[in-house]
Amino acid sequence: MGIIVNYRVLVSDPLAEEGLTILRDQVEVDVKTGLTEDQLIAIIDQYDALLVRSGTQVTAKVIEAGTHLKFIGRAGVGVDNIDTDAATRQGIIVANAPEGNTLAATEHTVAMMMALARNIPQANASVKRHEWKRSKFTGIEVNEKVLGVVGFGRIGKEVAKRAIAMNMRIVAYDPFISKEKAAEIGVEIMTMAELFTVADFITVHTPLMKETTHIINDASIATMKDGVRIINCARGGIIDEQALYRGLVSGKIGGAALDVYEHEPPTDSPLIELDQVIMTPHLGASTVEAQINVAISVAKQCLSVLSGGSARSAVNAPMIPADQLEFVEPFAVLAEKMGRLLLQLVEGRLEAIELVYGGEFVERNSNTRFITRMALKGILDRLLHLPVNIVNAEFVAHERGIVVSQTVTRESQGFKNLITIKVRTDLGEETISGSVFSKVRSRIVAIGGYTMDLDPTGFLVISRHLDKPGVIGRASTILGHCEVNIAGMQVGRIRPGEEAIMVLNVDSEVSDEAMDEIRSMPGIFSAKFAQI
Ligand SMILES: NC(=O)C1=CN([C@@H]2O[C@H](COP(=O)(O)OP(=O)(O)OC[C@H]3O[C@@H](n4cnc5c(N)ncnc54)[C@H](O)[C@@H]3O)[C@@H](O)[C@H]2O)C=CC1
Ligand SMILES: O=C(O)C(=O)COP(=O)(O)O
Repeated sequence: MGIIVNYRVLVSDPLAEEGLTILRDQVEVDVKTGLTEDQLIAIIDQYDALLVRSGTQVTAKVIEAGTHLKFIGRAGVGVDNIDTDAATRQGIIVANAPEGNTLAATEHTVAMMMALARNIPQANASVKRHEWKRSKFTGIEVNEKVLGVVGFGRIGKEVAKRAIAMNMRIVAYDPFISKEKAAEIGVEIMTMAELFTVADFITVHTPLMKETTHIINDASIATMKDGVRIINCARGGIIDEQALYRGLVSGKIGGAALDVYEHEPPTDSPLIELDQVIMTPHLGASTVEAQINVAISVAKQCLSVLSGGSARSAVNAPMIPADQLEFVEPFAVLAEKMGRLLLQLVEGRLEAIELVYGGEFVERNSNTRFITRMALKGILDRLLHLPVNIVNAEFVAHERGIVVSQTVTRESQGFKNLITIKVRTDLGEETISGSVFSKVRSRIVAIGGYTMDLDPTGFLVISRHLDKPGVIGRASTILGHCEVNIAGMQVGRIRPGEEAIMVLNVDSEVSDEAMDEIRSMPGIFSAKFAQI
């Protein structure tokens, strides 16, 4: 395959060779690991994409310095080391590789649980010190014990399945999982407070966010069973490490197995000194298989974005399920064109943009949010001196105080589908409706309430005038004098003799002078030149 323009990709954490090979086939790749924030800031503007694991802190400062960045890829799940808000603001797609390391993290969690139950790391270290202390390392069986799983997502569920095979009873807490779904694999959903009181082992598998920060703390530990064993192979910060330390020292907590820490590496953590704590250096995803999976996933997504496509696992852009893509795409193209035209028809400061999706959108349950973002892109792209795309379109509108709303309705005025976009400014409003008839035939079917059948491409002259003889002819004559060829004409009126609309498809740009001449004609209320 050939090179995609002259794109350059920076890989700032170790990435499996299989991913690098895919990238090197089409773009220039630099692998530079262990950079400080300042070092990264100094070079990031040379790159179009940045690929990381958990080792690189992609801060707002790094993102702001990355003026050419189009894509930030996370070869793994957690994006808590990436300032996604800053990336969104800048229109940079952030994507992760959510499935590739699920089983690696699952197996590590199960290994940690077994190591905790049987004191394997401590016993191993003892034997290597030439000791033979069998009774000191007597463990417990996991058979018939209760495992509490907090966060029943990809990893939580796989851990549960394996623990069920070891005859454990599984209870789980996850506000976004139904009791029925969990029951299908024999797991009981309960509140987190209940879970803490019944579990012999607790394992956390949530992302780190405000709601999950320090969910294991002094107060929750006090409610747990004496001797409870706690595992964290998700994110440092879900457990309050100070509280964990206190619980371990007091004997309330029987042991802890940690793969992740509030600060990595946890060099200054007092937990290091405790025998009953097992620690691994963030190894959950570190298997040969997982690293190949995640590297290939981000490499492919990176190339897709750089060549103008989308990212399969974007975390800051709406994703269209593959089975809806074919349906949604022509609407997205039409909506962007309608947006572009609308902006050229209105005067004043944008206040509100209203989208109404009529007809088959109701049944198709289609991704209208994606279409809305494309309409916003069409409206805002030319207005602002910054790139607007499906990542930041809503954000940019919101930041500028433009109220965006969208509704889906059955009503579609006889069309199979109908998108209507109304733009309101401080000086007035304009409405355009469009419809997709087939994959290759989309039309603007109304402007400002006047029906038409307009091919939304090329150059247009749109005027509002008094419906009386001679007006259209004189406008055409002015264009003819300027060597502008008229390729198509649409006229519409509500009542004879009153205001009417004329839309001309023309073959070339119309000069400001010619437009001024048309505007000054008697009977013309307004005339605009637009390019879609
Ligand atoms: N140690 C390591 O190397 C690895 C760590 N991870 C971490 O493991 C965690 C889980 O990863 P996945 O299972 O792939 O993610 P996931 O997104 O499939 O699952 C997370 C689950 O947490 C649930 N959740 C969200 N808010 C919650 C709350 N307030 N209380 C309880 N549950 C809540 C979600 O509903 C979801 O089901 C992530 O933090 C990820 O970064 C993942 C892979 C490797
Ligand atoms: O995927 C995740 O969330 C992980 O924590 C894995 O981190 P890593 O890619 O090994 O630095």
